[in-house]
Amino acid sequence: MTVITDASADRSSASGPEADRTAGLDATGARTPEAAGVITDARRRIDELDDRIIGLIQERMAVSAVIQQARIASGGRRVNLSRENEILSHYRDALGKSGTTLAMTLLELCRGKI
Ligand SMILES: C=C(O[C@@H]1C=C(C(=O)O)C=C[C@H]1O)C(=O)O
Repeated sequence: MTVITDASADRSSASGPEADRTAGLDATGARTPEAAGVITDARRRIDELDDRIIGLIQERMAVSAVIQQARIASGGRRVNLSRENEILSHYRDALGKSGTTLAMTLLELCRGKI
């Protein structure tokens, strides 16, 4: 493993890209070229995953809108809390407490604030 060393890494008052460069850091925060390569590749995969997640959220919003419009057109209400509780439980069971928070954000994106 190649370790990037530079005495200037100890200058704690320096900041910014030039300071990072002289400290042997790049945009990944890695201290070695090997680690920088691993991080850059993994970040590319994360960017692709995020694009897919965003696309799925947009698809979810469109499907949810179909349901809401059909219910409202039939004389019903936009929101159905028992269904939302099922969804919150599903996310909590899969992802834990933060899953509930995520599901609440998804529901808000899909049906607005209540
Ligand atoms: C989509 C529906 O309507 C609303 C939106 C929901 C959602 O986006 O998951 C869930 C419940 C409702 O408040 C539904 O009843 O299934």
